[in-house]
Order: sequence, then structure tokens, then C-alpha cells
Amino acid sequence: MSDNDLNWKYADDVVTESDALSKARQQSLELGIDPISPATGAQIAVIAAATAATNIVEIGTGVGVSGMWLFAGAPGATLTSIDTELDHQLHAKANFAEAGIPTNRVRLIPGRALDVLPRMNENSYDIVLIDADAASVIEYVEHGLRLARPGGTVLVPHALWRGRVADPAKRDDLATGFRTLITEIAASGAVVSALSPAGDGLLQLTKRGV
Ligand SMILES: C[S@@+](CC[C@H](N)C(=O)[O-])C[C@H]1O[C@@H](n2cnc3c(N)ncnc32)[C@H](O)[C@@H]1O
Repeated sequence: MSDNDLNWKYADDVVTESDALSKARQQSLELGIDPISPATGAQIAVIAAATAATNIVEIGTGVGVSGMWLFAGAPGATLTSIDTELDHQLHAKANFAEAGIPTNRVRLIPGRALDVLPRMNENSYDIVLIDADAASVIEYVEHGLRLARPGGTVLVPHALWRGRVADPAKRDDLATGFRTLITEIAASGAVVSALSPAGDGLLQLTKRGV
């Protein structure tokens, strides 16, 4: 194992997930829904706590692993989460309940993100987490930056897309799309950004303006 592989494994292994989170992660994997890694979860919890987030949007509910991590950092927040699959959201609802998250703190919206996002209020959210279909990630980030309040943060897990983004030989649409996004964001004066290697990448963009 390389030093980097050891670091990644250690960063995931050192995270202790609650029983409710471990069960949700197991369920997610069994259903073939890729949850954020434990290290990514811990990192988004820190961001949620550090920003004292009260209003969060998530694109891609899955069975609720990322949502539960956001609540771990910001237990008083309200989460609006969008997913095309009602089944996934029903599992998420049960998992949130198991984690003790009050039902009135979660608004689950079934539907295609690109249909739902244009109807949401701009400059209103502390965090926008983007984890749905990777093919639309650039459009989701554009929406995310519109929805985030000044000083709010857009988070994009899987931004290194299974190691393909860092490998210039990989020229498929998804790897190229993430590469374009990362390059454009790095050059943008509108955000403060960082790309963490946690999991398979966590792109973090904080909207300037405060
Ligand atoms: C990677 S999983 C999300 C995992 C979740 N964030 C977690 O860590 O537990 C992606 C989710 O996006 C949903 N999805 C796929 N395409 C979508 C779209 N166009 N709009 C909204 N949700 C979509 C899938 O149904 C799936 O539940």
C-alpha cells in the first residue's frame, strides 16, 4: 500500500460512526447507492458546525448518510433534500428518525434536481451539498452558488471521481467535467475554494460577499 493509500484508509478508519449511521451506510451499500466516505462525512460535519449552519440543501438524498453527517455537525439545522427516487427517501426518512432527528427538521423533495432547484430561493442557504448524478455537476454548482448565501458553502463530494480526475489519461465525460469544474473554480474570484482528497475528493466553495 502506498503512503497515500495508508493515509486515506487511516482517515476513514479513525472516524467512529453512530450505530444509526453505520446501519444507514450498510443499507446504502447493499442497495448500490454510493454513500459519502466516513472521512468525508466527518469533514462536512466540521463545516456544518463551523458555519453554525441552520439552512442546508442537499442534492442526492440517498438513504441519508450525508444528511446524517450534516446533522451531526449542525443538529439545529433544517435540511431540504432532493432525490428522484422516492424509495431512497423513504429509507432516509426512517434512518433520520432512527438517528433521533426531528421530522420537522427534514424536508424531502422527490424529483429531478434540475426541475426543483430553479424554484428555490437564492442567497438563502448556509450549505448546499451536491451528490446526485455526476453528469450534471456543473449545472448543480451553478445552482448551488445561486442558492448559497454570501459566506455560504457549496460542497461537492466525489470531485476526484474514483481517481479518474487526477489521471490526465482519463478523458471520459465525467472525469473531464470534474476537471473543468475544478479548474474554473480555482480561477474564480467569486469563491474561496479548496479540494480535499478525503474519500474520492471533496470540493469546497465558499461564496464571497460578506
Ligand atoms: C451517490 S447517491 C447520494 C448518496 C448520499 N448523498 C449519501 O451520501 O448518503 C446519489 C443519489 O442521487 C439521486 N439522483 C440521481 N439523479 C438525480 C437527479 N437528476 N436529481 C435528483 N437526484 C438524483 C439517486 O437516486 C441517488 O439517491
